[in-house]
Amino acid sequence: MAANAHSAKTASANQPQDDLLEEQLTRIRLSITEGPPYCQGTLSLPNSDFTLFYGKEGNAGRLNLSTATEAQLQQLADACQPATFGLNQQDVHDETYRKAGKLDKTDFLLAFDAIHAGLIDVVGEELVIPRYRMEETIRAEMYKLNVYGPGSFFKPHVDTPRSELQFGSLVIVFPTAHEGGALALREHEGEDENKVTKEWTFDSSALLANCTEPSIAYVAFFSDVEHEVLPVTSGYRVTITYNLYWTDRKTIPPAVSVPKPVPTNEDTLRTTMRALLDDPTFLPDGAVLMYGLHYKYPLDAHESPQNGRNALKNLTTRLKACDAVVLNVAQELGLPAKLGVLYITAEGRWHRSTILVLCDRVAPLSHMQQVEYPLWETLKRDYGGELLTRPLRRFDGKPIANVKWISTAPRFTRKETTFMAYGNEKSMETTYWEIYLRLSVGPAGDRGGKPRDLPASKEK
Ligand SMILES: O=C(O)CCC(=O)C(=O)O
Ligand SMILES: [Fe+2]
Repeated sequence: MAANAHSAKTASANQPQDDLLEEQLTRIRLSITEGPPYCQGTLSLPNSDFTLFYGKEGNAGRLNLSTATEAQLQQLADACQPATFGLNQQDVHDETYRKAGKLDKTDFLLAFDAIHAGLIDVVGEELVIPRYRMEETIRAEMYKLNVYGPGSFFKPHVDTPRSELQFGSLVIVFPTAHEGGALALREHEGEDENKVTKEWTFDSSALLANCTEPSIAYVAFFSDVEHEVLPVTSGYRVTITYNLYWTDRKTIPPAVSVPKPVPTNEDTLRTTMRALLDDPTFLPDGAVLMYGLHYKYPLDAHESPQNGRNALKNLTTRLKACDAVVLNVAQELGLPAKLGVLYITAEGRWHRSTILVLCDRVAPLSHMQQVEYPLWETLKRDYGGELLTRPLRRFDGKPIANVKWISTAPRFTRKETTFMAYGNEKSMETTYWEIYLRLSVGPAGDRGGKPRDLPASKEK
């Protein structure tokens, strides 16, 4: 593995220790429970909640979304504009990628309200946002009404984050007669021949067909998860989408302290980590443990150095699900923890040597006019970069962190993924990055202390 290349020479002599360490790191990895990145369900509502007013001034319509006839839905579809999506920072209308109608929120008024219906609280709990994050309440912002008529679909994409505070999307599907139009959610892990895809389906028409009372179906998912609306084969699938944000902490009154439940997955990881930290054979000299966050997080690439650093620090209060669990457990066990943006650069002839640099903020590389070679020097000098691997020729004499990877070490052959090109909106000002949690583990007997071979300056 690239990250361990510099220790390859001694690999055979240390085989038993290497095997033990690999087994110990696997134990941590397996204790991190990655739940599904979404939640779904149905909610029955009073008849009056289904009333929708829509249209432009002087040409408005009204219907009830639980009893609407096909002719009424056709009228609603006709009042829509073609839905666009974001591609390489442009708003694009391309019916081979997205075929659907949309109404902006200035052009409709709906009686149903996700917040008053209690749906936002349910979503907060069901998406397994750990208990200690719930003090930060969720803000739901209605985004658009969409009509997917016969033959409509939206190919795989990842929603464009509207700000660093956005973490998810909520889709409400109304009980208008339709078939098809299921939402597929996918997570891809590994690359090339090792790629594994997990898939989940939110089949709103099947869910609604099972309801005896007039109901809506809902799905909420972390917005960095790839999703696709499969073709609607008949009828009209009418939806409202919401963007889900963390509210800015400063606006929240101090939380009343009440005992909160502890999820089992957090207990499992805590027990595993505590046992390993007590075990003198586990990293006897200490080390830096790197955990690649399971989810992606939007960060603005054009911040000033101070704001950029703060953005990364503030992100620690907004981690999703298992990522928050790992940070929380590390902090409880007294391990210094911080987030960094990982850059994988290459140098040497044929780019044979991979250099991993952990920066304290996003480096807006794609916007730089000129990047000084080698890139790792720029990252180190201007973006708080910490070298995690040794450059081939130049080396300033300081030791390099003894780095172990809880998640698989990153490789250079990263292909462009869907999230970089396709979004649901054109804006790419705030976009997703590879973020790692850097945990510092001190030597046996002093786990909160400094690993033996680390320069003091890194352990602040
Ligand atoms: O309608 C859905 O289920 C999802 C729509 C969607 O992905 C979007 O509007 O970005
Ligand atoms: Fe989407």
